[in-house]
Amino acid sequence: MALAVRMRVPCRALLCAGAQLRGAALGRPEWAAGGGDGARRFASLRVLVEPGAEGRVAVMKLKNPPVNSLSLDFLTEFLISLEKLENDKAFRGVVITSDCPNVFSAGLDLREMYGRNPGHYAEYWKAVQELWLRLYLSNLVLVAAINGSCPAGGCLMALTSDVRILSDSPKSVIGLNETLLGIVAPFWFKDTLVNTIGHRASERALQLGLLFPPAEALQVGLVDHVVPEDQVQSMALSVMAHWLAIPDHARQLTKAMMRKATADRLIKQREADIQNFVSFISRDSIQKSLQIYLEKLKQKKG
Ligand SMILES: CCCCC/C=C\C/C=C\CCC/C=C/C(=O)SCCNC(=O)CCNC(=O)[C@H](O)C(C)(C)COP(=O)(O)OP(=O)(O)OC[C@H]1O[C@@H](n2cnc3c(N)ncnc32)[C@H](O)[C@@H]1OP(=O)(O)O
Repeated sequence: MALAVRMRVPCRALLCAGAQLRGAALGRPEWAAGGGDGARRFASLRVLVEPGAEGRVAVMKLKNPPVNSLSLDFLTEFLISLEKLENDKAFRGVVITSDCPNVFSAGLDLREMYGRNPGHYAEYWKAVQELWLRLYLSNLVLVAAINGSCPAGGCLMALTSDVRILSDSPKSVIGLNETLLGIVAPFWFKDTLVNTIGHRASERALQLGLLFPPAEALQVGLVDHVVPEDQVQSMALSVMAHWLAIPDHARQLTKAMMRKATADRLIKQREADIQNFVSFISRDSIQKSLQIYLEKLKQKKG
């Protein structure tokens, strides 16, 4: 039954090609024997996968220090790990969290979008699209345990999950802040936000590039729970148990029904979306904005 409802994104070639091309360099994740309850774990360089509760849940820990920026290599590694979990019938749910202190993910890696050539921008954007499609259409129950700052692409990742738990900390801000960088969230980022918090709240959040602190994120519906920092993972596992009480086939069909139209909008125009990104990001004015933003990040330290 699970096979019958498994959603397929018609773009597996990218992941496979990416895996083949990059696998050796990245240290391909390998399954290894785990706990006696049939749970398994595997390790890759920057995505730690550990068994969670009852061996049916995996915990994916993002470990790309210092801030889990989504570089091309990191994205590829994440996608390989996710594919393994999707294909392993032992797992029904995944908690996604961060192994970097105070940061869930700093979003897309600005160094992949600044000072590179059009071919690189196209390759990078394809991987970003793939990440979104894979997560958004995942058959697994996905719970984001957001234990730190979660801007832009980090927020997009969290938004693809079925449930979001945010740590109650001043550092844990979340939102699509692209306009603050002088760039624009693409339509599928926007659609994902609208599907979560509604049109008017999204319009305001996107135009102002709002990064919501925990109480406001909860109020607007961007996250489902705010808990003390040390309870984020336990809360995620407890919420997961609730979702796993629902028969997979019914939940998966319902998820597909809710999300397919949004995903199809991108699937139908992936190539045009890539060209749009390449021409936008290559503009001198946009490159200048990114340069200024990167300098500000550096100055903040000094
Ligand atoms: C109608 C027309 C439509 C056209 C649309 C078409 C196409 C769309 C075009 C573009 C869409 C792009 C979408 C982009 C999405 C993104 O995700 S952009 C990234 C946004 N991210 C951020 O704004 C976060 C920036 N980072 C921070 O705010 C902080 O780093 C922090 C996450 C709060 C953590 O703070 P802290 O712990 O203090 O760490 P530092 O700031 O000191 O940072 C440590 C080092 O990490 C570097 N860094 C930080 N973020 C990034 C990043 N996103 N990418 C790469 N590098 C990053 C930072 O510079 C430090 O580096 P050094 O140690 O100084 O070398």
